[in-house]
Amino acid sequence: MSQPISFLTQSLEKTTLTAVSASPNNSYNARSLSIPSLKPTKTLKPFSTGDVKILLLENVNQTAINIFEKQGYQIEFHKTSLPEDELIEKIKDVHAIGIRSKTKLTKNVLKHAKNLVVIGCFCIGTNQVDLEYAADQGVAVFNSPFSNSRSVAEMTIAEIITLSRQMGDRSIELHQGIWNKVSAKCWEIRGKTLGIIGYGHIGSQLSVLAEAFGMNVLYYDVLMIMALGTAKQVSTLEELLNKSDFVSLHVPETPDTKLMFGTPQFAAMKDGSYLINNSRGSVVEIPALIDALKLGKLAGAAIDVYPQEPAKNGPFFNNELNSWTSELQSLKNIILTPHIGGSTEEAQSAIGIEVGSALTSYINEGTSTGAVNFPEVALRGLDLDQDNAVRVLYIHQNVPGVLKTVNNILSDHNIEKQFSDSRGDVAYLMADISGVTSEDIKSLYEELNATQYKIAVRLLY
Ligand SMILES: NC(=O)C1=CN([C@@H]2O[C@H](COP(=O)(O)OP(=O)(O)OC[C@H]3O[C@@H](n4cnc5c(N)ncnc54)[C@H](O)[C@@H]3O)[C@@H](O)[C@H]2O)C=CC1
Ligand SMILES: O=C(O)CCC(=O)C(=O)O
Repeated sequence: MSQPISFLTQSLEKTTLTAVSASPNNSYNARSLSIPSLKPTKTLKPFSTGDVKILLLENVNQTAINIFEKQGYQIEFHKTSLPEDELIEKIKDVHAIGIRSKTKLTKNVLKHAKNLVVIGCFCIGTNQVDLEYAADQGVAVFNSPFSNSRSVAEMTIAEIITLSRQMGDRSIELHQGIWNKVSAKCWEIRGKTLGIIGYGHIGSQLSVLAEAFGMNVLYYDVLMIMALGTAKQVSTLEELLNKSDFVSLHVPETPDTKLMFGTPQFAAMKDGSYLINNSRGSVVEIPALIDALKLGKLAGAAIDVYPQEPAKNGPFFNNELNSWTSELQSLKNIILTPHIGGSTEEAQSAIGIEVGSALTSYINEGTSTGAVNFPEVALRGLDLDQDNAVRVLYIHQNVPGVLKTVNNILSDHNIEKQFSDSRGDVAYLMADISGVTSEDIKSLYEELNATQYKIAVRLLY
């Protein structure tokens, strides 16, 4: 197990971040996700003692660590994901957790996370988190929707050319001393057709790059999406498969995309075409891919994601992990990469800033703009001269009558501004109230905490 790089030895007393937030210091200059204001606004402070503890797994980028360090948060950092039992022990204690694609935050793990306020997925995909359960527990989840899209699109272009020219095989041969100069079945990509499945951030970026290389682009998506350049949306997956020389998958993991690519889809592809999967390992049925390659139906494939992936770097890509591994490794013209589509310095640095800022803004100000599982709520900051003002963050079940109860509790104070929104069964109220003494804060918290449909309460001042 790797050691924490920064674990401040401040008081580790059990904190009540469900009730309070730690104080952001004045250095908080990262991109603010709150409602912008030209006036300087008040820095919110905690109601009681206790420091924000954040657990960062999977080598989250230094840019995020810098943001959290500036806030004085207690950071525990690990380069890898953790085995489930260790994760459960650690998550019990923390207010925030930062992960990438490997750490599974299931209900079984999250039910132990009694202090958890927020989860940061330092990646695009959020399928590794039980989003609904997290929301029901009042835990907001943030991700980075597009900071690594360009990196994935560029890697896909590289793979299209590498497959088309069989460069992977030539390189392996030459590493073994074998000179094998061939042009048979090696092609330019100019004039070939690329079929993109999922025309979102990555798919559309890939479309632009592919056209710059002289490719024709078709795409299939469950939504009607505006074509970029001269790309054309097709109305069925079958049409895309029938017409494409290269097929590239860029869909999220959902119940609909699970194993969406199997024997019938390979059969519908052109003879001698290529498949690229840089989306999720659950999308393609690998035994069917192996058959299609063995039969010569496909001329090659590139795979970056797998149903089971190792938790850390090392010699773990074997049949114990996925039973067909050695068969896949034995095939010609297949590029196997270890889930590195988004692994560039540029992407990781940008993701660190984006998700780090979103978590900080949620912890310090309650702003949930951009949350993937949660009502999106934000208020402009409190004025600098607003003494005795408190920000109330109240997460509750979305049932009638709650706001009446809460506003009754707040009614002895002036409500300067408030905003409430709901998403599914969960609602979130943010209110700035004034004329609050330090004695009032405790009773306000206790009264709000005792309300029937409360999920979580925090008071910032
Ligand atoms: N290999 C890697 O390192 C990386 C992998 N990814 C994966 O790529 C996926 C896509 O990323 P983005 O383009 O940013 O997502 P996005 O959400 O911007 O786009 C996904 C597109 O897929 C479409 N879609 C959903 N279900 C579909 C279906 N059944 N058939 C056809 N289209 C469908 C959506 O309508 C949407 O337009 C992510 O969810 C993630 O799992 C993302 C980043 C890095
Ligand atoms: O870089 C990572 O750890 C995950 C990349 C990815 O798959 C994503 O962003 O969804």
